[in-house]
Amino acid sequence: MTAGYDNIDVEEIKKRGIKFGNTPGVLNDGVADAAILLILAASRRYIEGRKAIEQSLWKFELNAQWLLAQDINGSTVGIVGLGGIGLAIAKRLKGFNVAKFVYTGHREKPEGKAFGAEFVSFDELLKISDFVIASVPLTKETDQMFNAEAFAKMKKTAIFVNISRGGVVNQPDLIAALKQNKIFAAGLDVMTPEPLPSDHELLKLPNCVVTPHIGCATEKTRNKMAELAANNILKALKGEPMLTPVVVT
Ligand SMILES: O=C(O)C(=O)CO
Repeated sequence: MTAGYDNIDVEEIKKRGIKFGNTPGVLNDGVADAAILLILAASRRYIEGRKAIEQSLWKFELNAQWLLAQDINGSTVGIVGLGGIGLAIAKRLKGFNVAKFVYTGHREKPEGKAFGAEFVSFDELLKISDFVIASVPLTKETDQMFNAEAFAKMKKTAIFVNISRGGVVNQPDLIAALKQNKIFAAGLDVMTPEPLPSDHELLKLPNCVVTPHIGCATEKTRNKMAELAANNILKALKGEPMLTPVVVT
């Protein structure tokens, strides 16, 4: 019952002749909704605002610059990995009047073109995007692709959102970028390690919103994932091809 299977030893599964299916697709909407939560909370400085109220520091009448946020409307959104989840996020953001969508990955995609998103290099995406959204699977290629070098290329006002896997980020580099205000904020549903220790540095950053890997944790989504997993098992037991196979034996 998972879309990403970076935690599964696929080679060993193949060696042992085990049939293995995952549950992609059915979680796209749930995860995209969670991405919107992070995008809004990080760009509107939710953590700082909440803390300010708790600490009686609500002071907007004193300073018109206080808690100024970054706009989604008119922005450029960069999606790293325009799969089903990336596209579902882009579709939602269209309703926020984003000015331009760009994406990067292995190759230009017809669905990207149909959506009106421009295919660019990773470097170009980092340079021009106001929102950088990671929705790539964790592979050898994407491992820690968001590192100090990448954060240095991003705008100082950029918001980084990770809805894929903690491993695509070099976390100490992200923490440094957030502390030094090299980027504006981050929203993370995934991190390293999971579960995150309660005293972790990420939780102390005013410009970082963290959710506990709840991307697909909605009633509808989990039911759809369970149904797909069960149907895969039934198919496999009958000796038929799984609906969403990863390892076919
Ligand atoms: O199924 C997965 O891969 C997830 O991470 C859901 O959030």
